[in-house]
Amino acid sequence: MEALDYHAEERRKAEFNLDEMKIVWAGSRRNYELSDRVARLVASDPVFRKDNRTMLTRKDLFKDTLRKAAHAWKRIIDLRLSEEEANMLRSYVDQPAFTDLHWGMFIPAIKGQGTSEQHEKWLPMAYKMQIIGCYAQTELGHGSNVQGLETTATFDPQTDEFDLHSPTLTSSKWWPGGLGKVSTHAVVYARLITGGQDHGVHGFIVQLRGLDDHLPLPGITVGDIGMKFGSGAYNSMDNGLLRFDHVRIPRNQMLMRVSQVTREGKFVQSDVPRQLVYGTMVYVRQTIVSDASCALARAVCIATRYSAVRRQFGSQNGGPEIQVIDYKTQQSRLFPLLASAYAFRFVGEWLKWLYTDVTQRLQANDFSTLPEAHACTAGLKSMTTSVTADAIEECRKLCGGHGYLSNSGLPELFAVYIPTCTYEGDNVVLLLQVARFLMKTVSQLGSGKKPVGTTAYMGRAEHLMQCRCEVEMAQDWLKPSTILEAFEARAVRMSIACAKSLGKFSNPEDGFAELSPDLVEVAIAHCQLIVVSKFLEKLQQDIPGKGVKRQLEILCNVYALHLLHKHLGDFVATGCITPNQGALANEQLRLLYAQVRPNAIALVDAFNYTDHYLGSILGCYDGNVYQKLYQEAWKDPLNDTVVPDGYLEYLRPILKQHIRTARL
Ligand SMILES: CCCCC/C=C/C(=O)SCCNC(=O)CCNC(=O)[C@H](O)C(C)(C)COP(=O)(O)OP(=O)(O)OC[C@H]1O[C@@H](n2cnc3c(N)ncnc32)[C@H](O)[C@@H]1OP(=O)(O)O
Ligand SMILES: Cc1cc2nc3c(=O)[nH]c(=O)nc-3n(C[C@H](O)[C@H](O)[C@H](O)COP(=O)(O)OP(=O)(O)OC[C@H]3O[C@@H](n4cnc5c(N)ncnc54)[C@H](O)[C@@H]3O)c2cc1C
Repeated sequence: MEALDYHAEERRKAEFNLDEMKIVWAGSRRNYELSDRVARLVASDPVFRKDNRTMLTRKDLFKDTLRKAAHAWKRIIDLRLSEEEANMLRSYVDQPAFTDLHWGMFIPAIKGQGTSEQHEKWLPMAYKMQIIGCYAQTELGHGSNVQGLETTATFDPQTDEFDLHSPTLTSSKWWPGGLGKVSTHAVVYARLITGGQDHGVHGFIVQLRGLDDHLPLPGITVGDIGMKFGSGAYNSMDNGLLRFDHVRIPRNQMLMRVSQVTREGKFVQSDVPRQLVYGTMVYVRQTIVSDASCALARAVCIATRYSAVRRQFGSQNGGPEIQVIDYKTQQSRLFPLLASAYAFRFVGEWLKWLYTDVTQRLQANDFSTLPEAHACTAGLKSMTTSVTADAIEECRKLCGGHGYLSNSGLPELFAVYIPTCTYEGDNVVLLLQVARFLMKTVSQLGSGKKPVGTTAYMGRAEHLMQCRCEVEMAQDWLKPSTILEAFEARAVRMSIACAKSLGKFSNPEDGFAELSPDLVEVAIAHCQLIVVSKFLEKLQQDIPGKGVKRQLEILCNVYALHLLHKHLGDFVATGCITPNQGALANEQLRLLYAQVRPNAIALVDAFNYTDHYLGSILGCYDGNVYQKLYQEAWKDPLNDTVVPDGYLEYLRPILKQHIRTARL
């Protein structure tokens, strides 16, 4: 018997080749096949079940995380999975764990900042997980301001060692994931002191726990920092605290690619820019952009599928009510998020390319594209995570009351996701970095230095400052060059206006601080332009499959025009478009929503998420929502007994008292 599919009719409406769209989403046929195989492997393995984890106590949740990590490692070894497949497997397990930091930060820090001798010594042990590491940078009193870290690493030429010390309470390391209970080692960021001189913050490999008994080594105090936001969620991670009481490590455990300390204690700064000490953060910020598209796609998939099942109002002659997805307000809230998921996917692909390119250049001692890579990773990390965090909450609201149930998957997704707006750099702090980069670019415009890469449009500032948008009818907004020019003109005009305002301050730093809210807006306008332009570039590629390119064009237009509608004030105030052209953009947007509607379910099917990974009754593939919600309710421990525990002690006396007073 064929399985029931409540979305069958919706799926029949699709106007494009779903299999080809799945390949576009995955990036290539190979990626699609790999990820599909690994996702199914995880979904079919009972150890990776996750439907009960919000009910677990912190200790049980943590133990469950250790069990899953150990099982994942066994599967990786037994099946001889490649590094790429292993990463996929860990992400489909979908439970934050110490392994995220070991593979995602500890190893990249050693690779990026270590010398070849250090690679040879540490990486083989780390790859085999004979040692497990974390990234210990943030302190109780210092996170965003890395240069303000207090932990010291003082070189002792007599013993050829560094003495690591936490001089104050605020210097205690605080937050590193995997540190609390698991890591045997850490890359610790500390102020390097030689001969009484402070050389700023550098990375050091430090052993924290014994490899036989897992006990903290002498001089080390280490533990977990406590429960975090939400039930389940990020509480599977042992974010930790760490203090050093004059802990000694050999000199060769300072990561020495960027700077070195000689046997005599001489500090040597190589030609490599000191910012490479921040290189691991650049790497992780780049991965966070792709992850944003995944998290957003998950939330949108749940809200779209549920919106097609849910019906409210409008029943004619006892017929069915209207599917809520047919309400224009539902579409105007949901479809821009669907379009954003695709937009972030493509900008994530591009950012990965940019990162690979800058890494190759760095290896050849070409540091010219580092500022651009920093600005792009910082800005896009900030922009995509802020949008995604808000979007998950919007998707919860799009699912009405049932969205608030834990088994909708949305509360936990939200709780796990929101710290991305803070970790790897607070989003506002990162946008201010982008703004600095933009102001510097504007200040160099007259110098003959041609802006390149994502700021190349500033080289056309003269034209963009005075160009006029030629839109006369709604459909004129479908022209890629019209959209691109409007976004470029808005970004350049906002940048130059801010630069002019900055020029009025005698002290530039005072000006930057005073105008920082405006500068953040400038950075956002620039980042939105990048996303729009990369989506348009994607559409220049050969995209096979019936109707696939057409759907992507529609989504690209939805993405751009919804931003234009949302930030109409910027576009009109800078004179890039007239209020009437703004109204025409909105008119076109409504027409586009109508084109997305029949394809909505297939567009979320293209994400190819298993029900296991989605973890949502509202988003399940077959759409059999009500029966599943009903069955699930009975599994709640409160329903184990008909009369609740506590009835005799607390409820009955009140009820009896009520009867007595009623009799009086
Ligand atoms: C696996 C996933 C799980 C993730 C779990 C979470 C992990 C974490 O959260 S780890 C900790 C992350 N911490 C942060 O992200 C801290 C954020 N703060 C910073 O990155 C920095 O403190 C700063 C960039 C905000 C400021 O650094 P500072 O040294 O004070 O620099 P200036 O603002 O004075 O800039 C000087 C110069 O350097 C350029 N620059 C800054 N960062 C980078 C970089 N990463 N790469 C390249 N260049 C960088 C900056 O643009 C300035 O350039 P110029 O203007 O040309 O001088
Ligand atoms: C779940 C989670 C996991 C983490 N994992 C790790 C880890 O593995 N390793 C690690 O080392 N760290 C980790 N961190 C720490 C994280 O990197 C920091 O919390 C983050 O960098 C933000 O720094 P902060 O906490 O000091 O925020 P603060 O800088 O104190 O931010 C507080 C407020 O001040 C504002 N602010 C700060 N500076 C400025 C400024 N210059 N201009 C304008 N506004 C400003 C911010 O916008 C924010 O609103 C983790 C954090 C979390 C939440």
